[in-house]
Amino acid sequence: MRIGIVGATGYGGAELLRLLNNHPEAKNIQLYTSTKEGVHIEESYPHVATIYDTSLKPFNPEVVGEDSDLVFMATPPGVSAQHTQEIASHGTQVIDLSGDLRITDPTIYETWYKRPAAQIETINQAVYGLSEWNREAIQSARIISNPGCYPTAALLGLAPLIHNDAIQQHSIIIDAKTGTSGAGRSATMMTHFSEMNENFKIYQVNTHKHTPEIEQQLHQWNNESGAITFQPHLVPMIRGIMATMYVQLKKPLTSEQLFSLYHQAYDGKPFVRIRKENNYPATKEVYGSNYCDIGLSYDERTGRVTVVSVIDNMVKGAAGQAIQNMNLMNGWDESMGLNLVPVYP
Ligand SMILES: NC(=O)C1=CN([C@@H]2O[C@H](COP(=O)(O)OP(=O)(O)OC[C@H]3O[C@@H](n4cnc5c(N)ncnc54)[C@H](OP(=O)(O)O)[C@@H]3O)[C@@H](O)[C@H]2O)C=CC1
Ligand SMILES: CC(=O)N[C@@H](CCC(=O)OP(=O)(O)O)C(=O)O
Repeated sequence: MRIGIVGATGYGGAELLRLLNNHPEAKNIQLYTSTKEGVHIEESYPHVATIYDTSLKPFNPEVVGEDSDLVFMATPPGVSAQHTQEIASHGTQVIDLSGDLRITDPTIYETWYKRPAAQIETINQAVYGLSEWNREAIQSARIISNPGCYPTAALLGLAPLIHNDAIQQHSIIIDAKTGTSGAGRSATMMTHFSEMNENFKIYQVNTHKHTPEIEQQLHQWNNESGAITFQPHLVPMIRGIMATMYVQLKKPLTSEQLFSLYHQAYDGKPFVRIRKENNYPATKEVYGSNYCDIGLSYDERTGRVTVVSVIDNMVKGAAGQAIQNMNLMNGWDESMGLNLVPVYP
Protein backbone atom coordinates (compact mmCIF):
# COMPACT_ATOMS: atom_id res chain seq x y z
CA MET A 1 0.00 0.00 0.00
CA ARG A 2 1.19 3.53 -0.82
CA ILE A 3 1.11 5.58 2.40
CA GLY A 4 1.49 9.35 2.81
CA ILE A 5 2.31 11.04 6.12
CA VAL A 6 1.54 14.75 6.28
CA GLY A 7 3.31 16.29 9.29
CA ALA A 8 6.05 13.63 9.29
CA THR A 9 8.45 15.96 11.14
CA GLY A 10 6.17 16.17 14.19
CA TYR A 11 5.94 13.73 17.10
CA GLY A 12 2.85 11.97 15.73
CA GLY A 13 4.63 11.58 12.39
CA ALA A 14 7.76 10.20 14.06
CA GLU A 15 5.69 7.64 15.93
CA LEU A 16 4.00 6.57 12.69
CA LEU A 17 7.47 6.03 11.19
CA ARG A 18 8.50 3.87 14.15
CA LEU A 19 5.40 1.70 14.00
CA LEU A 20 4.97 1.45 10.21
CA ASN A 21 8.50 0.06 9.88
CA ASN A 22 7.11 -3.18 11.36
CA HIS A 23 3.95 -3.20 9.23
CA PRO A 24 4.06 -5.74 6.40
CA GLU A 25 1.62 -3.80 4.16
CA ALA A 26 3.38 -0.43 4.50
CA LYS A 27 5.86 -0.75 1.66
CA ASN A 28 5.92 2.66 0.02
CA ILE A 29 5.86 5.58 2.49
CA GLN A 30 6.07 9.21 1.34
CA LEU A 31 6.66 12.02 3.82
CA TYR A 32 5.20 15.51 3.38
CA THR A 33 6.12 18.87 4.90
CA SER A 34 4.88 22.44 4.78
CA THR A 35 8.28 23.96 5.67
CA LYS A 36 11.18 21.55 4.97
CA GLU A 37 10.89 20.55 1.31
CA GLY A 38 13.85 18.46 0.10
CA VAL A 39 15.28 17.92 3.60
CA HIS A 40 16.20 14.30 4.40
CA ILE A 41 14.08 12.89 7.26
CA GLU A 42 17.37 11.94 8.98
CA GLU A 43 18.07 15.66 9.49
CA SER A 44 14.87 16.05 11.47
CA TYR A 45 15.09 12.66 13.11
CA PRO A 46 18.59 11.09 13.29
CA HIS A 47 17.07 8.11 15.11
CA VAL A 48 15.56 6.86 11.81
CA ALA A 49 18.89 7.06 9.90
CA THR A 50 19.39 4.04 7.57
CA ILE A 51 15.83 2.89 8.36
CA TYR A 52 14.11 5.57 6.23
CA ASP A 53 16.19 6.85 3.30
CA THR A 54 13.65 9.49 2.27
CA SER A 55 13.49 13.23 1.70
CA LEU A 56 10.48 15.35 2.60
CA LYS A 57 8.18 16.35 -0.25
CA PRO A 58 6.13 19.56 -0.34
CA PHE A 59 2.57 19.15 0.90
CA ASN A 60 0.20 19.61 -2.03
CA PRO A 61 -3.15 17.94 -1.25
CA GLU A 62 -3.89 17.06 -4.87
CA VAL A 63 -0.54 15.30 -5.37
CA VAL A 64 -0.75 13.61 -1.96
CA GLY A 65 -4.23 12.28 -2.84
CA GLU A 66 -3.11 11.05 -6.26
CA ASP A 67 0.09 9.40 -5.03
CA SER A 68 -1.31 7.63 -1.93
CA ASP A 69 -3.76 4.86 -1.11
CA LEU A 70 -3.93 6.02 2.50
CA VAL A 71 -2.87 9.30 4.13
CA PHE A 72 -2.22 10.03 7.79
CA MET A 73 -2.80 13.69 8.68
CA ALA A 74 -0.45 14.24 11.67
CA THR A 75 -0.98 17.99 11.50
CA PRO A 76 -2.11 20.81 13.81
CA PRO A 77 -5.79 21.82 13.99
CA GLY A 78 -7.05 23.51 10.81
CA VAL A 79 -4.98 21.59 8.23
CA SER A 80 -7.18 18.54 7.92
CA ALA A 81 -10.34 20.69 8.00
CA GLN A 82 -9.02 22.48 4.93
CA HIS A 83 -7.49 19.63 2.91
CA THR A 84 -9.02 16.24 3.77
CA GLN A 85 -11.88 16.51 1.27
CA GLU A 86 -9.52 17.09 -1.64
CA ILE A 87 -7.21 14.23 -0.65
CA ALA A 88 -10.16 11.85 -0.21
CA SER A 89 -11.64 12.90 -3.58
CA HIS A 90 -8.93 10.76 -5.25
CA GLY A 91 -10.39 7.65 -3.60
CA THR A 92 -7.68 7.85 -0.94
CA GLN A 93 -8.32 6.72 2.63
CA VAL A 94 -7.60 9.47 5.18
CA ILE A 95 -6.90 9.04 8.88
CA ASP A 96 -6.83 12.39 10.67
CA LEU A 97 -4.91 12.47 13.96
CA SER A 98 -6.04 16.01 14.73
CA GLY A 99 -9.35 16.99 16.31
CA ASP A 100 -10.72 18.68 13.17
CA LEU A 101 -13.29 16.05 12.22
CA ARG A 102 -14.21 14.58 15.59
CA ILE A 103 -16.98 16.94 16.69
CA THR A 104 -20.14 16.38 14.67
CA ASP A 105 -21.73 19.78 15.46
CA PRO A 106 -19.67 22.60 13.84
CA THR A 107 -20.95 25.15 16.38
CA ILE A 108 -19.61 23.08 19.26
CA TYR A 109 -16.26 22.66 17.43
CA GLU A 110 -16.00 26.42 16.91
CA THR A 111 -16.84 27.16 20.55
CA TRP A 112 -14.15 24.84 21.95
CA TYR A 113 -11.44 25.03 19.25
CA LYS A 114 -11.93 28.77 18.60
CA ARG A 115 -11.42 28.31 14.84
CA PRO A 116 -13.68 27.64 11.84
CA ALA A 117 -15.00 24.09 11.55
CA ALA A 118 -14.47 21.86 8.51
CA GLN A 119 -17.20 21.66 5.88
CA ILE A 120 -20.17 19.70 7.17
CA GLU A 121 -19.90 17.21 4.24
CA THR A 122 -16.39 16.25 5.41
CA ILE A 123 -17.43 16.01 9.06
CA ASN A 124 -20.39 13.82 8.09
CA GLN A 125 -18.17 11.43 6.13
CA ALA A 126 -15.67 11.03 8.99
CA VAL A 127 -16.09 8.00 11.26
CA TYR A 128 -14.90 8.33 14.88
CA GLY A 129 -12.07 5.82 15.14
CA LEU A 130 -12.38 4.44 18.65
CA SER A 131 -11.24 1.04 17.42
CA GLU A 132 -12.71 -1.21 20.12
CA TRP A 133 -16.20 0.33 19.98
CA ASN A 134 -16.82 1.49 16.43
CA ARG A 135 -15.51 -1.42 14.42
CA GLU A 136 -18.22 -1.88 11.82
CA ALA A 137 -18.31 1.79 10.86
CA ILE A 138 -14.49 1.93 10.76
CA GLN A 139 -14.34 -1.13 8.50
CA SER A 140 -16.37 0.63 5.81
CA ALA A 141 -15.02 4.17 6.36
CA ARG A 142 -13.00 6.23 3.91
CA ILE A 143 -12.23 9.07 6.37
CA ILE A 144 -11.39 8.41 10.03
CA SER A 145 -11.26 11.00 12.78
CA ASN A 146 -8.76 9.39 15.13
CA PRO A 147 -9.78 9.99 18.76
CA GLY A 148 -7.88 12.38 21.01
CA CYS A 149 -5.43 10.93 23.50
CA TYR A 150 -7.38 11.83 26.64
CA PRO A 151 -10.73 10.72 25.12
CA THR A 152 -9.21 7.35 24.20
CA ALA A 153 -8.14 6.68 27.79
CA ALA A 154 -11.35 8.07 29.31
CA LEU A 155 -13.84 6.46 26.91
CA LEU A 156 -12.26 2.99 27.03
CA GLY A 157 -12.41 3.24 30.82
CA LEU A 158 -16.03 4.43 31.04
CA ALA A 159 -17.63 2.49 28.18
CA PRO A 160 -18.70 -0.69 30.01
CA LEU A 161 -20.44 1.30 32.78
CA ILE A 162 -22.13 3.71 30.35
CA HIS A 163 -23.32 0.91 28.07
CA ASN A 164 -24.86 -0.85 31.04
CA ASP A 165 -26.56 2.36 32.20
CA ALA A 166 -24.87 2.01 35.58
CA ILE A 167 -23.79 5.64 36.15
CA GLN A 168 -25.78 8.50 37.68
CA GLN A 169 -26.05 11.39 35.25
CA HIS A 170 -23.73 14.36 35.99
CA SER A 171 -21.60 12.32 38.37
CA ILE A 172 -18.65 11.70 36.01
CA ILE A 173 -15.31 13.23 37.02
CA ILE A 174 -12.27 12.54 34.83
CA ASP A 175 -9.02 13.54 36.49
CA ALA A 176 -6.29 13.07 33.89
CA LYS A 177 -2.52 13.46 33.72
CA THR A 178 -0.32 13.53 30.64
CA GLY A 179 3.33 13.79 29.65
CA THR A 180 4.82 16.61 27.60
CA SER A 181 4.98 14.82 24.20
CA GLY A 182 1.21 15.42 23.98
CA ALA A 183 1.97 19.06 23.21
CA GLY A 184 3.98 18.22 20.06
CA ARG A 185 7.60 18.94 19.12
CA SER A 186 7.70 22.73 19.27
CA ALA A 187 8.94 24.10 22.59
CA THR A 188 6.43 26.13 24.55
CA MET A 189 6.51 28.05 27.83
CA MET A 190 4.17 25.41 29.22
CA THR A 191 6.42 22.42 28.45
CA HIS A 192 10.09 23.40 28.26
CA PHE A 193 12.45 21.72 30.72
CA SER A 194 12.88 24.48 33.31
CA GLU A 195 9.15 25.05 33.47
CA MET A 196 8.17 21.41 33.66
CA ASN A 197 10.93 19.45 35.41
CA GLU A 198 10.06 18.77 39.08
CA ASN A 199 6.72 20.43 38.49
CA PHE A 200 3.07 19.34 38.21
CA LYS A 201 0.54 21.61 36.53
CA ILE A 202 -3.18 21.83 36.07
CA TYR A 203 -4.22 23.43 32.77
CA GLN A 204 -7.26 24.51 30.74
CA VAL A 205 -9.58 24.16 33.74
CA ASN A 206 -13.08 23.31 32.47
CA THR A 207 -12.12 24.53 28.98
CA HIS A 208 -10.13 21.67 27.39
CA LYS A 209 -11.21 20.81 23.81
CA HIS A 210 -11.45 17.11 24.62
CA THR A 211 -14.44 17.76 26.93
CA PRO A 212 -17.05 17.93 24.12
CA GLU A 213 -15.41 14.97 22.34
CA ILE A 214 -15.84 12.77 25.43
CA GLU A 215 -19.38 14.06 26.08
CA GLN A 216 -20.41 13.46 22.46
CA GLN A 217 -19.37 9.79 22.52
CA LEU A 218 -20.84 9.11 25.98
CA HIS A 219 -24.13 10.63 24.78
CA GLN A 220 -24.13 8.49 21.64
CA TRP A 221 -23.74 5.41 23.82
CA ASN A 222 -26.34 6.47 26.38
CA ASN A 223 -28.60 9.43 25.71
CA GLU A 224 -29.02 10.09 29.44
CA SER A 225 -25.37 11.09 29.60
CA GLY A 226 -24.79 14.87 29.85
CA ALA A 227 -22.06 17.23 31.00
CA ILE A 228 -18.89 15.82 32.55
CA THR A 229 -16.06 17.30 34.57
CA PHE A 230 -12.77 16.69 32.73
CA GLN A 231 -9.56 18.07 34.16
CA PRO A 232 -6.13 17.62 32.50
CA HIS A 233 -2.79 17.96 34.27
CA LEU A 234 0.78 18.00 32.95
CA VAL A 235 3.38 15.91 34.78
CA PRO A 236 7.16 15.74 34.27
CA MET A 237 7.33 12.70 32.02
CA ILE A 238 7.49 12.41 28.24
CA ARG A 239 4.93 9.76 27.31
CA GLY A 240 1.83 8.49 29.03
CA ILE A 241 -1.67 9.34 30.15
CA MET A 242 -3.42 8.27 33.31
CA ALA A 243 -7.14 9.05 33.48
CA THR A 244 -8.55 8.43 36.95
CA MET A 245 -12.33 8.52 36.84
CA TYR A 246 -14.82 8.80 39.68
CA VAL A 247 -18.46 7.90 39.00
CA GLN A 248 -21.51 7.44 41.21
CA LEU A 249 -23.46 4.27 40.51
CA LYS A 250 -27.24 4.15 40.12
CA LYS A 251 -27.40 0.89 42.12
CA PRO A 252 -24.74 -0.93 44.11
CA LEU A 253 -22.69 -3.56 42.30
CA THR A 254 -20.58 -6.28 43.80
CA SER A 255 -16.95 -6.22 42.87
CA GLU A 256 -17.52 -9.42 40.94
CA GLN A 257 -20.32 -7.80 38.89
CA LEU A 258 -18.14 -4.77 38.18
CA PHE A 259 -15.24 -6.83 36.86
CA SER A 260 -17.63 -9.01 34.90
CA LEU A 261 -18.95 -5.94 32.99
CA TYR A 262 -15.41 -5.08 31.93
CA HIS A 263 -14.51 -8.63 30.96
CA GLN A 264 -17.68 -8.93 28.87
CA ALA A 265 -16.71 -5.73 27.06
CA TYR A 266 -13.04 -6.41 26.50
CA ASP A 267 -12.23 -10.11 26.56
CA GLY A 268 -11.04 -10.92 23.04
CA LYS A 269 -10.01 -7.29 22.38
CA PRO A 270 -6.23 -7.53 22.02
CA PHE A 271 -5.31 -4.04 23.21
CA VAL A 272 -7.41 -3.59 26.35
CA ARG A 273 -6.20 -5.37 29.48
CA ILE A 274 -8.26 -5.45 32.66
CA ARG A 275 -6.21 -5.66 35.84
CA LYS A 276 -7.13 -8.05 38.63
CA GLU A 277 -8.76 -6.70 41.80
CA ASN A 278 -6.44 -4.49 43.92
CA ASN A 279 -4.02 -4.10 41.02
CA TYR A 280 -3.78 -0.72 39.30
CA PRO A 281 -1.90 0.17 36.12
CA ALA A 282 0.99 2.63 35.83
CA THR A 283 1.86 4.57 32.66
CA LYS A 284 5.21 2.82 32.33
CA GLU A 285 3.43 -0.51 31.99
CA VAL A 286 2.07 0.52 28.57
CA TYR A 287 5.02 2.71 27.44
CA GLY A 288 5.70 2.40 23.71
CA SER A 289 2.78 -0.03 23.20
CA ASN A 290 -0.79 0.09 21.91
CA TYR A 291 -2.27 -1.21 25.18
CA CYS A 292 -4.86 0.46 27.34
CA ASP A 293 -4.69 -1.01 30.86
CA ILE A 294 -7.66 -0.54 33.19
CA GLY A 295 -7.92 -0.96 36.99
CA LEU A 296 -11.18 -0.83 38.96
CA SER A 297 -12.44 -0.38 42.51
CA TYR A 298 -15.95 -0.04 43.95
CA ASP A 299 -16.20 1.83 47.25
CA GLU A 300 -19.23 0.52 49.14
CA ARG A 301 -19.08 3.48 51.57
CA THR A 302 -19.63 6.12 48.88
CA GLY A 303 -21.27 4.08 46.10
CA ARG A 304 -18.57 5.34 43.74
CA VAL A 305 -16.44 3.42 41.29
CA THR A 306 -12.86 4.50 40.61
CA VAL A 307 -11.64 3.57 37.12
CA VAL A 308 -7.94 3.98 36.29
CA SER A 309 -7.10 3.89 32.59
CA VAL A 310 -3.58 4.28 31.19
CA ILE A 311 -2.26 4.56 27.63
CA ASP A 312 0.82 5.79 25.82
CA ASN A 313 -0.46 9.04 24.27
CA MET A 314 1.79 8.62 21.22
CA VAL A 315 0.65 5.04 20.52
CA LYS A 316 -2.90 4.10 21.59
CA GLY A 317 -3.56 7.87 21.92
CA ALA A 318 -2.38 8.68 18.36
CA ALA A 319 -0.25 6.69 15.87
CA GLY A 320 -0.98 3.19 17.22
CA GLN A 321 -4.75 3.57 17.18
CA ALA A 322 -4.43 5.20 13.73
CA ILE A 323 -2.66 2.05 12.46
CA GLN A 324 -5.22 -0.17 14.22
CA ASN A 325 -7.87 1.76 12.26
CA MET A 326 -5.91 1.40 9.02
CA ASN A 327 -5.91 -2.37 9.64
CA LEU A 328 -9.67 -2.44 10.28
CA MET A 329 -10.42 -0.28 7.20
CA ASN A 330 -8.46 -2.65 4.99
CA GLY A 331 -9.72 -5.95 6.40
CA TRP A 332 -6.34 -6.87 7.93
CA ASP A 333 -5.71 -8.32 11.38
CA GLU A 334 -6.20 -5.33 13.70
CA SER A 335 -2.92 -6.11 15.51
CA MET A 336 -0.80 -6.02 12.34
CA GLY A 337 2.37 -4.02 13.06
CA LEU A 338 1.27 -3.39 16.64
CA ASN A 339 2.49 -6.45 18.55
CA LEU A 340 4.74 -4.42 20.82
CA VAL A 341 5.81 -5.35 24.33
CA PRO A 342 5.83 -2.15 26.44
CA VAL A 343 9.32 -0.75 27.08
CA TYR A 344 10.11 -1.52 30.72
CA PRO A 345 11.73 -0.26 32.86
N1 LIG B 1 1.37 14.28 20.42
C1 LIG B 1 0.32 13.56 20.85
O1 LIG B 1 0.40 12.85 21.86
C2 LIG B 1 -0.96 13.58 20.10
C3 LIG B 1 -1.18 14.45 19.06
N2 LIG B 1 -2.41 14.45 18.43
C4 LIG B 1 -2.68 15.39 17.36
O2 LIG B 1 -1.96 15.00 16.20
C5 LIG B 1 -1.58 16.15 15.47
C6 LIG B 1 -0.06 16.17 15.34
O3 LIG B 1 0.50 16.28 16.65
P1 LIG B 1 2.06 16.32 16.93
O4 LIG B 1 2.76 15.45 15.97
O5 LIG B 1 2.23 16.11 18.37
O6 LIG B 1 2.39 17.84 16.58
P2 LIG B 1 3.78 18.47 16.12
O7 LIG B 1 3.64 19.94 16.36
O8 LIG B 1 4.91 17.75 16.73
O9 LIG B 1 3.82 18.19 14.53
C7 LIG B 1 2.90 18.71 13.63
C8 LIG B 1 3.56 18.75 12.26
O10 LIG B 1 2.60 19.28 11.33
C9 LIG B 1 3.29 19.94 10.26
N3 LIG B 1 2.52 21.11 9.84
C10 LIG B 1 2.33 22.29 10.50
N4 LIG B 1 1.55 23.12 9.76
C11 LIG B 1 1.24 22.45 8.62
C12 LIG B 1 0.48 22.79 7.46
N5 LIG B 1 -0.14 23.97 7.35
N6 LIG B 1 0.38 21.88 6.46
C13 LIG B 1 0.99 20.67 6.55
N7 LIG B 1 1.74 20.30 7.63
C14 LIG B 1 1.86 21.19 8.65
C15 LIG B 1 4.65 20.37 10.84
O11 LIG B 1 5.66 19.85 10.00
P3 LIG B 1 6.35 20.71 8.83
O12 LIG B 1 6.84 21.99 9.44
O13 LIG B 1 7.45 19.79 8.37
O14 LIG B 1 5.27 20.91 7.81
C16 LIG B 1 4.76 19.68 12.19
O15 LIG B 1 5.96 18.94 12.33
C17 LIG B 1 -2.12 17.36 16.23
O16 LIG B 1 -3.35 17.76 15.71
C18 LIG B 1 -2.24 16.81 17.64
O17 LIG B 1 -3.13 17.55 18.39
C19 LIG B 1 -3.37 13.56 18.74
C20 LIG B 1 -3.20 12.67 19.76
C21 LIG B 1 -1.98 12.65 20.56
C1 LIG C 1 0.39 18.38 27.01
C2 LIG C 1 -0.62 18.79 25.98
O1 LIG C 1 -0.69 19.94 25.60
N1 LIG C 1 -1.39 17.82 25.50
C3 LIG C 1 -2.36 18.06 24.49
C4 LIG C 1 -2.92 16.75 24.11
C5 LIG C 1 -4.08 16.86 23.21
C6 LIG C 1 -3.83 16.68 21.75
O2 LIG C 1 -2.83 16.21 21.31
O3 LIG C 1 -4.81 17.14 20.98
P1 LIG C 1 -5.70 16.39 19.90
O4 LIG C 1 -5.51 14.93 20.06
O5 LIG C 1 -7.11 16.75 20.21
O6 LIG C 1 -5.34 16.92 18.59
C7 LIG C 1 -3.45 19.02 24.96
O7 LIG C 1 -3.82 19.00 26.14
O8 LIG C 1 -3.98 19.77 24.12
